[in-house]
Amino acid sequence: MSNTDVVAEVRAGTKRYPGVTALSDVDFTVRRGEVRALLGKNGAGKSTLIKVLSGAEHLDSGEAFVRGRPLAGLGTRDVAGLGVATVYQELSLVPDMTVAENLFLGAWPRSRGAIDLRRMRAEAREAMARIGVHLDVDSPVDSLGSAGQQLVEIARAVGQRPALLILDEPTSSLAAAEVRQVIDAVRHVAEQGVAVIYVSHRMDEIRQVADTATVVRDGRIVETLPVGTASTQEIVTMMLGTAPDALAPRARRPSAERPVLSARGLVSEKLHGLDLDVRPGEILGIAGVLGSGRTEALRALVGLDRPDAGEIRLRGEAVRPGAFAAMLRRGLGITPENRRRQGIVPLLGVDENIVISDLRRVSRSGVLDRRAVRRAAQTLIDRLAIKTARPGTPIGTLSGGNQQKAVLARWLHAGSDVLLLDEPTRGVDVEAKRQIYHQMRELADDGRAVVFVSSEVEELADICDRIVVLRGGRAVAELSGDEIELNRVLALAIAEE
Ligand SMILES: Nc1ncnc2c1ncn2[C@@H]1O[C@H](COP(=O)(O)OP(=O)(O)OP(=O)(O)O)[C@@H](O)[C@H]1O
Repeated sequence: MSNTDVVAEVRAGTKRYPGVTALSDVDFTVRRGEVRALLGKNGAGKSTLIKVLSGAEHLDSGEAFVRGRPLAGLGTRDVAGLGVATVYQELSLVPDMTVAENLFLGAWPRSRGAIDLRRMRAEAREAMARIGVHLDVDSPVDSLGSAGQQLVEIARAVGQRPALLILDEPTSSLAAAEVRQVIDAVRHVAEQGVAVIYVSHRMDEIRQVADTATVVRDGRIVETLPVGTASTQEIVTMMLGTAPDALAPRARRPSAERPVLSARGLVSEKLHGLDLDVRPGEILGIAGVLGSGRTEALRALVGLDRPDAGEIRLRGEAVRPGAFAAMLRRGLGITPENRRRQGIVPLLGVDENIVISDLRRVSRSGVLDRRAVRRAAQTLIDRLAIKTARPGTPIGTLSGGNQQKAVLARWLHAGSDVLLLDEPTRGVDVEAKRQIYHQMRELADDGRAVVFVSSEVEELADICDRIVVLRGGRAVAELSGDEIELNRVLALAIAEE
């Protein structure tokens, strides 16, 4: 391949943040039509590399180029002008605007000065079709769920006709069928000669979508190789620097305890008569395809949403629907699906984000005890191996996976005895995933109830004691112990009504 095929390049790139070297003497090249996977643990430097190539960060030393132009001194707009389109992990759509409005945000098609709605909708349908997806372009994106929203983000980026398309974990919240759509779209885009950089923690998906993979560890490039030439085990070992630990704990028998939390006949826009029992001492998995009501079930259970009908009982007592704060006081903890929007306070320290769930534990006579805060936080930082320069580092500067672990640490600090985890391993690397699974198991062994919502059926099948499958806003099947089998759960989740 000739050098004219090189779309983006970093030469001897180094980038430091206070206390960490995020990129260290990195050489990186990506060419036309190539889909390059970027692999590495949480905090390895993947996002930093992406930010450098999109103009959001600048190297301390070394050089970065896009289509031969040095990026020094250029901002994100200039770099976008050179043909780089980036879809970040955290979505950037305007929730109550429609798909069409979001696709052309700020650049709506106009006729004689006025926004031309007809043209906008027609162009929106065309843009979605370009990535092979059919969505109602008049729906507010808020109503789409994370998969639909992710596809809108991708369509918007592809609509800029980029030379380099950067996707930061585009599928981390999607179920298998939707992942397929994204993969097909990306392959299609690459065939038009676009270079793609694709960050993901899912190895099976990398194998389907990528031609080559670059493994990053501690800010350095370990290796770049064709994906077909190494086994998953070999790649994971490169990522970790050592062979991975033993597998996650296996499923056990279901708990025979009386339910600590139960729902009967919940009805809302997405729930159609949901019954559910959560028992102490078990990990209960909630499986279901996109739109099955997974997230809505969880939100209703903890009181974040108020269902139109139905009953929720906590330790046998009926609770007022929608009373989120009261539920938290009574021992519930939740890690939300969208941690940016609902989970963290970006400017506060990691320590403060952790202890915020129960300040009494770290106060004396009603006054916050700084040393107790540090101590309590440090214990959990160590236990979950959260990678942060200091306990007081603003949590917003941590890598995505480490933020996720800190949200879990918060509920461990609060001593919550019913934990509802919505996609807790989203964006989390293999090692951190295992740590989270082990924590969940410890919590269950400790007599607490853990509810685990995930779009990755594999992980549910691996670690849950019981799995409830949702379809169309109802629990349609329940499996426990030996009945839990990957293919069975998948089949139940996708069965036709
Ligand atoms: N703005 C910032 N200020 C301080 N430190 C930062 C900042 N951004 C990133 N870092 C640090 O740089 C290192 C690399 O982070 P980066 O976000 O590139 O990791 P990553 O590989 O993308 O991880 P993940 O898979 O968790 O998203 C981490 O130690 C992170 O805490």
